[in-house]
Amino acid sequence: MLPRFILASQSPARRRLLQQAGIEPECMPSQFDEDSIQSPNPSHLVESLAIGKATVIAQKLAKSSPQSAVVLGCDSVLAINGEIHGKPDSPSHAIERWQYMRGRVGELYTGHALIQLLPTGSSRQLVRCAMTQVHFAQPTDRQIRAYVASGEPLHCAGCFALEGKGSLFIERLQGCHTNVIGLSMPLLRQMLGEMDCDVTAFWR
Ligand SMILES: Nc1nc2c(ncn2[C@@H]2O[C@H](COP(=O)(O)OP(=O)(O)OP(=O)(O)O)[C@@H](O)[C@H]2O)c(=O)[nH]1
Repeated sequence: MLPRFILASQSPARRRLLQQAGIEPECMPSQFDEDSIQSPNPSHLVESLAIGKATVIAQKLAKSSPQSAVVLGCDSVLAINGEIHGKPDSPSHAIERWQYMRGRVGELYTGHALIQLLPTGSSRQLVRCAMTQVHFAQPTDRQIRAYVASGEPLHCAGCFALEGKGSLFIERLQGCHTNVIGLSMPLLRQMLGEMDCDVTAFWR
């Protein structure tokens, strides 16, 4: 019997990363109020938001019959020159963000929270953060306007989609690339291992 893998996220990018790695998650967006947690420390912020999202779903599941399942919550932000950014508020905000980011180096933080529900009704949890340095290219204002007009950056914490048109404007990364997209796959493997779960157990 395959253990259930619950993704407490609406992110299509996170779901795609799991599916491409052979894990078919049950997606249960948490609707967690991300404005309810503020912190000047990006790793603390994303870890707190990630566990907040996972806990909402784990508590819902715990009310039903005991089962074995893992619940994964994530949150990503971009920190650049001491400022923390989530998804852009508007196209004009995205243009401003890119005019500031170009030529600079940012840090993309993703918090990962895993809650393991056991058939005995007990649970255990792990929270980890991964950071990837992002070296931005120097697109022209016209290129920035065209990229924002494509709509792609509007749903992304870093204001770009690494695997999309945004790849044209990222010079290089230092660290895990899937972490930038929203979920560090090697960190997920390590966290499952710490919970005595072999990630291959989720392969159909
Ligand atoms: N496709 C893509 N999405 C990215 C990239 N970088 C960040 N994102 C997305 O930006 C979003 C960051 O916002 P979050 O608040 O962490 O997550 P969310 O989209 O609100 O979804 P929830 O997990 O339900 O809160 C996530 O959906 C990430 O997958 C990228 O390079 N590519």
